[in-house]
Amino acid sequence: MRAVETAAMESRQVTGLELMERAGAGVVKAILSNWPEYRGTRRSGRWRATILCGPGNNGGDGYVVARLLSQVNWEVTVLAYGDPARLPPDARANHDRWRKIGPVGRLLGPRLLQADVLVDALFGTGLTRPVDELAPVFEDIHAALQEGFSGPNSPGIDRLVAIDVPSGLDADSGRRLCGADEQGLIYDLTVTFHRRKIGHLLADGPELSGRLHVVDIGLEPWQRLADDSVLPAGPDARLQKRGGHKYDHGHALILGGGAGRGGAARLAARAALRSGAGLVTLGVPPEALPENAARLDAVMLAPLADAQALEQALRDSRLNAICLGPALGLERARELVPVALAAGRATLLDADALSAFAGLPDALFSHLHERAVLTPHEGEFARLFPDLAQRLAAPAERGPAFSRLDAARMAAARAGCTVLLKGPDTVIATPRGQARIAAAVGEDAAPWLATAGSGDVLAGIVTGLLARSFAPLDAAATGAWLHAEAARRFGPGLIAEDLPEILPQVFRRLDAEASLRAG
Ligand SMILES: NC(=O)C1=CN([C@@H]2O[C@H](COP(=O)(O)OP(=O)(O)OC[C@H]3O[C@@H](n4cnc5c(N)ncnc54)[C@H](O)[C@@H]3O)[C@@H](O)[C@H]2O)[C@@H](O)CC1
Ligand SMILES: [K+]
Repeated sequence: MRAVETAAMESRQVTGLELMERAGAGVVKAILSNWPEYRGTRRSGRWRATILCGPGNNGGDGYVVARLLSQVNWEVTVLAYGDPARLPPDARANHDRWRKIGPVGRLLGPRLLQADVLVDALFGTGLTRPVDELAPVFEDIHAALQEGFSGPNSPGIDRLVAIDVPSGLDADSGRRLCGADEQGLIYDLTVTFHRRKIGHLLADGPELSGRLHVVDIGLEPWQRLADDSVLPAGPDARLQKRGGHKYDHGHALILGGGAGRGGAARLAARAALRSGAGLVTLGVPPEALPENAARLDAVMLAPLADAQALEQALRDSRLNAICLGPALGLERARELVPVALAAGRATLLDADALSAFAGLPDALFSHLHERAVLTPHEGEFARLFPDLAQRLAAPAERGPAFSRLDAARMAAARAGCTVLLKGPDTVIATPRGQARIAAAVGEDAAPWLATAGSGDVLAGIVTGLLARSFAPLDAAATGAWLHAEAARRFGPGLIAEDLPEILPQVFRRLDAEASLRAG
């Protein structure tokens, strides 16, 4: 974002002051469109806003909001944190324009928070360290929100709006900076500019920010000059099938474990098939054949006793994607993973295939290659990358704080393959530092995904896409999106078995949207 702004300003086609004006206007528009009642007149008195303005350009946006709200007849109170004389130039200019309209009070010291809307313009992307001094302010905001605001003579606040990010949240990691004082506060609305920041999607960001509104401030022409290596995961046009033989869509091999514990691998296999792999074979120890034969139709079944049998099976070069992990068993995983990786095919490792190497990650890393994908949840991640997990768990003391994205990138570099770190804020990274965020948060939340077997289905979907020749990063990112989209489509009551069965609906909708676009 900063690189995009700099590129825009260096082009001299737009000034920082213009961007700030668009940002402030966007905030006002978002407030008025979110709560249409503010467009009409108040039953008693005028609508009232209190704007808390900080020492940088976030504060500058706040002064613009103050001016624009007062122009539509709001009663506006401005409270500043820091010395306005030391504001950066654009923010200073907007402070000075506001001063011709109204006074600027001091935020520290006695204050009465009394407003329909409180706008937090204290800190945005520039926050680098906690602001302990502001603790009592956030306590007051919390109390005032509990109170609500019922009219000119009552104290309290009705709604809390953040400009760009809730102050105290690190925009790069989504983590509250240690000692950040807004604990317990949840914003009603956060208005950000150009694109969502990483901090809106990861860790504490989604919950704290509340509803997120993105305002276009005209930076798109300069976007390509920015670091574009982090993209949101989403649908991919290649998900649609356009003819071809079943072998043109790949053959996935899912390896399962012993008798009586086959459910996870069967879920993965069905998900791989539903994701469009041409063929899927489940390879299980001979003693598990009867159980699986009774439960499978379109998924093929093969006896696969040991490393030798796997080596033999992989002589068939049409088997182009392998999935190991779901209910594989730790012993079997330790035996089969090196053989599978030695074949050099697209290979996904999940669950037991990761836990089998707890405490001896190098034994795994030495076999990994660029066509492999690891899909750990946080526990599995900690078993393979204990130091990175510790850094994630440590309190965030400074911004930019160590984020899930940093952790995934470092893990991918160390492992030499794509790493997908699961969670509501799934992140995916490659050894070269490319990254995707598949955040099922805020309006895209999929809370019913927190159910047994849902990770096995994800492993199957990604394996299916690998079989369809998606590159590891694309398979992981598109797979994570498909998985969450299926859950959103199904809604409440979802269990893992439902996920593969709802995929056809997701594909049908993508087809329909593509036809619409094609006219
Ligand atoms: N740069 C641009 O072109 C635009 C910036 N905009 C706004 O500008 C914001 C970023 O502005 P700034 O970079 O000035 O940063 P902020 O306004 O977020 O922070 C202000 C300054 O406070 C200092 N600071 C950091 N932590 C502190 C602490 N704990 N205690 C005291 N001071 C601390 C930093 O040095 C920083 O420069 C964005 O979030 C956005 O709201 C918008 O106006 C859109 C355009
Ligand atoms: K803010």
